[in-house]
Amino acid sequence: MEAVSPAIRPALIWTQRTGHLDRVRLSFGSVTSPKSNRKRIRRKIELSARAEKNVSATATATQSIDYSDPDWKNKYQDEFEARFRIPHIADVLTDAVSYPSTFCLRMRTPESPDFLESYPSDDEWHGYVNTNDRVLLKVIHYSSPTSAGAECIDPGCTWVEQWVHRAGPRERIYFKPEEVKAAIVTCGGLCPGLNDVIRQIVITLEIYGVKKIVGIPFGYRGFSDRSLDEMPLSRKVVQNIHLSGGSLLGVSRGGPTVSEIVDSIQERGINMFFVLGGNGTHAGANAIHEECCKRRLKVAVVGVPKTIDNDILLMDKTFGFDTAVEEAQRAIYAAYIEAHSAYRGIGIVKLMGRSSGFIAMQASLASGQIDICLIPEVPFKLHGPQGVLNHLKYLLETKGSAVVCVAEGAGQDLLQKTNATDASGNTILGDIGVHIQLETKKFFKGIGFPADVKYIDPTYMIRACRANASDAILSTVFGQNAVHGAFAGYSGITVGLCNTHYVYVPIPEVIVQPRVIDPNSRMWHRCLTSTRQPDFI
Ligand SMILES: Nc1ncnc2c1ncn2[C@@H]1O[C@H](COP(=O)(O)OP(=O)(O)OP(=O)(O)O)[C@@H](O)[C@H]1O
Ligand SMILES: O=P(O)(O)OC[C@H]1O[C@](O)(CO)[C@@H](O)[C@@H]1O
Ligand SMILES: [Mg+2]
Repeated sequence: MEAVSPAIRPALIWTQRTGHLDRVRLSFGSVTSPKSNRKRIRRKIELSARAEKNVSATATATQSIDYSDPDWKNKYQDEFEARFRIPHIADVLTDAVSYPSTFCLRMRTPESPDFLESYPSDDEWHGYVNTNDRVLLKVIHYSSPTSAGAECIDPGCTWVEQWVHRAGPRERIYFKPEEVKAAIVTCGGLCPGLNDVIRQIVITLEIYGVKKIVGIPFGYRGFSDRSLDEMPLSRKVVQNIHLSGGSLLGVSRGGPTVSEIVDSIQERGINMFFVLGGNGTHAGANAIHEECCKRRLKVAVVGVPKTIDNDILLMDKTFGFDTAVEEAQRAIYAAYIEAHSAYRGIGIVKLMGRSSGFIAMQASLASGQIDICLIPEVPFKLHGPQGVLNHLKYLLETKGSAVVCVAEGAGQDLLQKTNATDASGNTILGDIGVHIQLETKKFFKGIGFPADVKYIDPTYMIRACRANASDAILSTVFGQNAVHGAFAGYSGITVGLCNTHYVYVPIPEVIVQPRVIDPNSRMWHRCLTSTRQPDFI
């Protein structure tokens, strides 16, 4: 328990806006404040939350919970349950029929007569996931909102259960394999593991008995560019694709409208659609799912979250991230050797992470060679007594060399805004790595203190890598679960890893905004403990 009495402590109220928790500092008379006061506070939270951009309707609804209602916890849990209900094709196509699954754990050869003539229905076959199985999302019971990284729903940090749906093969399926035409697309930037996911989707579809599987080339663009043919896929085609990085299908940003994509899906007769990509791709996938519902099409749209930056809400980890952290070690090591071997050497490494500093933080922790880690979530100054440059001078004086790791989205307030966007509408960031390099050189020259500055940007070398073992496993399981989800009839969902378990979640819940590092979290504190860097503000 905290030593400070809640009666006199300014309470920290956590507003669950978007899956990431935001702190609102409010002075309570006491945590058990009078009803009117609590109402005023609640209203304040609602208003501040609604004023924020990107607040989802569902998240906003959470704000309206009345904590003075003795039943608020049950209501919150019910609301959470409703939010995380996974959409199903039977929601719209009420006459959708289910069949016993053709996926079985006891393997048989595809030519087996009972597979061809009828669907297996052996009661002895177990290993299916019950449709009502759930995974608990949060497992720490914080006893105080001031506990490091605390995620509390109410001022008292009441234990509230938040359940999401367990992924895996269901006993009944909503598609006959011989009637399926499955398509796979990879969008956005490259990421280690894409080929592993493609491969596993194809292999799992074939196990269900699907024969028509195609790849859409170069992201969503492949739906509109008539010069691009869909690529027939089979186990034979994908057998070895995971041995190299990149995407067999190619990737792109931008492309046709949602309505054009759905027209093309209809024309091609696609009824299972696997979409591999980040936030943007998932926003597209959800819009495609909604358009299919509007047109009453029996199409299962299932996402697989691909983001090397690891910035998808609720997910423990997305594939490619581990590989990126591992590969970043080589750049950091080179920067360290250069800096250490030079007279007053400074090594600067820029790593990916446009909104979140997960790669920079984890790579810094893993290497143990970083003196300064800079991430988008934590503002910093370069100049002045508290600035990064002054600390670099101190490091050169005391230990002779220094290594800086900076995430690409860090310190954007220090750079001139370009107002430029890429084909998908993402803001093109200023180059913070180059900026720090130039400012560092200028600073040391200005004070007549020689320093040898070396700058490394390994971005595309990292992104093009083949997945490491841990990402290969993650990609493989995601690929399998995506197929199980589609056959079970879910649509508008994505697969993921939450609290070490594999899950299905409705897409809107994970794309409201990028997942970011909580500067009050234990992990960021651990990173600071490792680098021993001060605040640069
Ligand atoms: N809100 C949206 N609605 C429909 N489609 C979208 C939306 N946002 C992005 N897209 C489409 O999704 C595709 C990928 O988007 P984007 O380039 O932002 O990559 P991403 O999926 O976020 O991956 P990465 O992590 O590599 O940035 C593009 O073809 C883009 O046109
Ligand atoms: O150069 P591209 O392909 O636009 O991609 C750059 C972006 O892609 C990412 O690697 C995510 O895929 C970001 O970290 C980076 O901002
Ligand atoms: Mg994106």
